[in-house]
Amino acid sequence: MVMAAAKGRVLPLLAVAAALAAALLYRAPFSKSLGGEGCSLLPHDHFWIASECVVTLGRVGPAAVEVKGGLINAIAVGDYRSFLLRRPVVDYGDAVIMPGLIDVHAHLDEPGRAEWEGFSTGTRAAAAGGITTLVDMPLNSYPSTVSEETLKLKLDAAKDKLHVDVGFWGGLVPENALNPSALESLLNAGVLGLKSFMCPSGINDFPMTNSTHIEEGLVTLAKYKRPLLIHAERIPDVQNEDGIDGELDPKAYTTYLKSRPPAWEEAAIKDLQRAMEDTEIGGRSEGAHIHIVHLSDAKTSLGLLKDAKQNGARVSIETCPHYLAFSAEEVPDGDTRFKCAPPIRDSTNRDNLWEALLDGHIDMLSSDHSPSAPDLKLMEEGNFLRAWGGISSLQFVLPVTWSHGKKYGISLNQLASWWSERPAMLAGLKKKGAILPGYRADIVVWKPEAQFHLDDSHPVYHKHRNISAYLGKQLSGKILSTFVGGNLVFAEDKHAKAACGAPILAK
Ligand SMILES: NC(=O)NC(NC(N)=O)C(=O)[O-]
Ligand SMILES: [Zn+2]
Ligand SMILES: [Zn+2]
Repeated sequence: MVMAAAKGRVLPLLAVAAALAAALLYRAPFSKSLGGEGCSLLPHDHFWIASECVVTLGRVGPAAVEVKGGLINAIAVGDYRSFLLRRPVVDYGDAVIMPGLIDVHAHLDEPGRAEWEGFSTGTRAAAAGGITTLVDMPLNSYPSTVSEETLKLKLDAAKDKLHVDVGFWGGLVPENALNPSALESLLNAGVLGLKSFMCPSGINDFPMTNSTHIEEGLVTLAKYKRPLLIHAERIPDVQNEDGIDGELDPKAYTTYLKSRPPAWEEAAIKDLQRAMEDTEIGGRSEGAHIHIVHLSDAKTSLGLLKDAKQNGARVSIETCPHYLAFSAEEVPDGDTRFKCAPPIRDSTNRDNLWEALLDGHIDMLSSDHSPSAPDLKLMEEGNFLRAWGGISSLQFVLPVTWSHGKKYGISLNQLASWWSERPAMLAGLKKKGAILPGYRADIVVWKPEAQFHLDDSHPVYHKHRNISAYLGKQLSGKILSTFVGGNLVFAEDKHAKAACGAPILAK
């Protein structure tokens, strides 16, 4: 028997059972069956994948991973070649085999704004980018996911469209924040946690919360041990000289920067002081967890969060590839593809974000993929103050993180921690985020040194390619194969026919 492999060398079934001793074997306790017809580009539900560079068990090196019934069944580390002689294997040579990425912050905008993105396009882009699980934000779809009923609408809209696994955050908004039974019904319906904004979200049916809403919401979340994700920007009560003067040119990026200074992030985090203390041992919402999304200010805001962590608050921090890849100095005036909130700041700030990530003060990465219909980006007019804020990046986050992280000396283990292990912990995904026996076989195979130019001919699966700030960039890190639950969902620039990703609901 020979395996019809998508990529990489195919080993024939021959020879002796050899060298078992050279490979250490870890076995899983159970297995589960695969999805249906057309779910995988590989016609097997029991196979091995192997390479010289597998990120597993806290190390990087030669290993083979046995996938059976959608799960990782066993891992053979060491000299896998002789061990695998009798087994069907896709040998990826020197490519990296890593846990699939878990993107805890993506806006898929369906139902209601499918012209912005959508479950089908968004999850195809995710699969092409090595993301095997994403968690959808409760806003930008219509209606927003703020109740059991609106979560049901999400699930209906997602049916048969998911190419990767998708969980859902619910919204903490003034309407439900002070009403524990409303929050409990949303949490009982299966959202993985809640998300709130401390400034206007730009979406009418997703109003901002104040610190009282947040403190009260956390008490309910504590019972469920699920996190509250917070967009931490707040318009300070008194705008200082950083505030924007009406005469400034709206096409200049510096104008946008001045309109949303680091003081907004600082003001929000100061406002969260009591909420953060409440999460400490013995606090009013002990067991709850505050997660600060898309941190941009690597100075005072980061300092305040570090202090809170040190004092025992249950707080985690995410930043996004665009804050690590770009700097304000290089954003062209009028190029609203780069508009996001909080803004991309200067290059010193970018370096400080990298340092905080490398030192472990920033815990993880997410895309904050937040597209819109292209006309809302006002690309011709180039008005930074009026354009929709949000970066389109879902498909590119792994090569972007790698291409820019290389000069800061990042390791594959760090990548796996920021993009898989820590996000899995945040979202409460117990058997995801690592290549370990018994875990769901969610895996990305990629070539770190393979360079590509993101030009017009490069396949992009986002709904709208032209609004992405990464177009035209040279990147390294090409995704070869993406497995979700043992299904080969993407390989050689092709997707599996059927969309067999699973919706994830908390129990
Ligand atoms: N309504 C949004 O999608 N907002 C998003 N916009 C950004 N980040 O520019 C966000 O996550 O805050
Ligand atoms: Zn946000
Ligand atoms: Zn967002």
